[in-house]
Amino acid sequence: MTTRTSWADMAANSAAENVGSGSSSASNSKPVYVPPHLRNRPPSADPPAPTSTGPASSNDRPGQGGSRWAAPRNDYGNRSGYGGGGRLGGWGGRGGWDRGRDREVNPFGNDDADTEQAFSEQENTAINFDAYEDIPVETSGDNVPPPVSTFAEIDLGDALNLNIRRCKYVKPTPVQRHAIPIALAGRDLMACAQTGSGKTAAFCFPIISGIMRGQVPQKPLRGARTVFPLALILSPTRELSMQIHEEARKFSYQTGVKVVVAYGGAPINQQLRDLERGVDILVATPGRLVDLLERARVSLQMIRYLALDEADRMLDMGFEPQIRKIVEQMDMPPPGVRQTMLFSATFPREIQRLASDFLANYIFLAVGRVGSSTDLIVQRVEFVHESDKRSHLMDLLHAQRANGVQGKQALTLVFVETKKGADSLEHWLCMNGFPATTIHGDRSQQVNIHIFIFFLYFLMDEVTVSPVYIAVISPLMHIEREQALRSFKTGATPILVATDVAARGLDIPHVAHVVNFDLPNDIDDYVHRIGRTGRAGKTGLATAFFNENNTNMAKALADLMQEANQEVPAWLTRYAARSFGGRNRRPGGGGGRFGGRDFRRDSSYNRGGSDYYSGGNNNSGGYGGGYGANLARRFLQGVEGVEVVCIVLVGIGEEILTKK
Ligand SMILES: Nc1ncnc2c1ncn2[C@@H]1O[C@H](COP(=O)(O)OP(=O)(O)OP(=O)(O)O)[C@@H](O)[C@H]1O
Repeated sequence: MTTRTSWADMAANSAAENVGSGSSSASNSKPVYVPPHLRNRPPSADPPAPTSTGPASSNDRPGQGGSRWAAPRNDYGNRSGYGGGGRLGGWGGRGGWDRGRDREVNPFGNDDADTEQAFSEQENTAINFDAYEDIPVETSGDNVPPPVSTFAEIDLGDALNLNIRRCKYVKPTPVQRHAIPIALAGRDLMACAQTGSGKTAAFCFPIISGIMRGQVPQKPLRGARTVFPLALILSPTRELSMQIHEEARKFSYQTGVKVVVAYGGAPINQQLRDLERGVDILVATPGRLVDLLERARVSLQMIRYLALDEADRMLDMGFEPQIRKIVEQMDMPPPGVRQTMLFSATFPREIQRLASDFLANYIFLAVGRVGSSTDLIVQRVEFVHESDKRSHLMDLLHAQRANGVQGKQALTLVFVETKKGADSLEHWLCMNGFPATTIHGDRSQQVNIHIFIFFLYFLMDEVTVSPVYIAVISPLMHIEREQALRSFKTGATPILVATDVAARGLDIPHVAHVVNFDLPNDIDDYVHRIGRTGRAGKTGLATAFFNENNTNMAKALADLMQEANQEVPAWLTRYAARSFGGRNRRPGGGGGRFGGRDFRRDSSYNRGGSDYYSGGNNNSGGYGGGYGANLARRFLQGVEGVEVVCIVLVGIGEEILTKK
């Protein structure tokens, strides 16, 4: 039995299986290909009603080759399963998936019922667009398409427009106004916009719309179980991947475009099954994707759209080798053939330089200054000695309680440096009457013990026990973090103690207060952390505890606060004046942190300079000493020997077990 994979696979397989077949056959149980724009149409005898009569461009990127719309797809015109010919071209209407078996679950339903019940409805209608009105926007690059003011000006298609309305998005945010037309014109893009300003939709809409109107690509000859997604969205954490997946599912509901997510820390088998059911857009974390590629379960050969969310993080030391492997060393089409979009709220210039390897003739877009925080967030910094931090936090929480700012409508997110610190603070808060939960990078101590037990079984070659054990434990590890997040979102535990794993991208409504109990060592991490509040036009509060251990952050913090029109305490200004800038000043700065935007405008770039990297532009191994040292420091930070060993061993174990 052949298992169906992506829509593209289905097209090719269907062609092979149905040659000469002009009509749907009830007896033929094999699924037939339905192109995305037709998948939601009820069977119909209507004649084709294309929206465009122009020939389809061979490069079917949106906006290229004349017509915006792909012409009717001749390659499947004779295939069965179109409802007697159906409509070709144009956009799909409503209705379930026209696939006869795989029902599309309504993502607007009560999949997040707890949250929906816990909070009042109008999340997005309350967006304060005035807050964004005077935000400076910079674009650079050749022939930048003009921005739009409304969604109606952008022809995204009926089904997607309906989903935008279902999401209660009334008008585009500034990054959407600029980025969507650029992406729809088929251009590569490096976009920097403040936290909570709607970047997810800015890259999802053009991808979904592009796939909906694209041609059906021919499946390459590969193993029957290999799937060929058309778009790849990479993000650094599983929580963020899951969130992007949820959002993308809403945006693509009843468009016929199928979105699948794959992330590490969860059993791979379910994800393999999801992939086998078909995938147009794959949302993934890099590690799990590399695994899938090495198993030849995913091929990137047909990727037309590549989006990197939190792109600077993805190209930072932790992920860069994996990203290079995925983008440059597998079968992904090169820049210029695929369309590449990079998004983040922060984009250090040295990372911009690295990122430019992945782009072709790209447009740089900065909404607000690169790396700035939004002034919707009130930032406070308090001098708190290490030993006083807990009592100070308690004072803050008591004050919140006294002011009635607590509970489900006002969640508090507390960032600490280590996993151990997170567990211990959570325990202490609970003991003191503040229900808290925790989320951090790896497994809890408790789960580590299970992992060791598993390996004892494994080393003893208890092959019958170890797979069972991993089958039980692996989902538990995964569920633990998910449950913590859910419990926080619903307000069951209105305080979440987190490490940097929760710093980026997570969109949790009602986070009213972010406390940097331990300040991070990098100002960009601070920007992302505080960005968990003050999202989508809402205001928020961020409090940081500062002491002698954070002097290297003083200058960057004071600059950032000043730029966001925040009150900078006199003592912080004094610390800032004394500090050397340290690791928070970007190497090769030339004008300071906020001086540069598009790095191509730097004189050093135009001279072909190598002020950041000794190895030049295309050499990922060529970091200069200062940056390399910084990367090494960040890598070692948070490493807890036992856990790292465990994680590696579990990876190997799962690998061996799956191959057995
Ligand atoms: N046009 C819009 N109208 C109303 N709400 C919107 C609009 N676009 C996005 N949102 C909402 O704004 C919130 C923030 O969006 P999103 O998570 O995409 O921000 P982001 O820029 O990616 O943030 P971060 O930098 O933290 O990742 C989400 O709840 C999203 O649903």
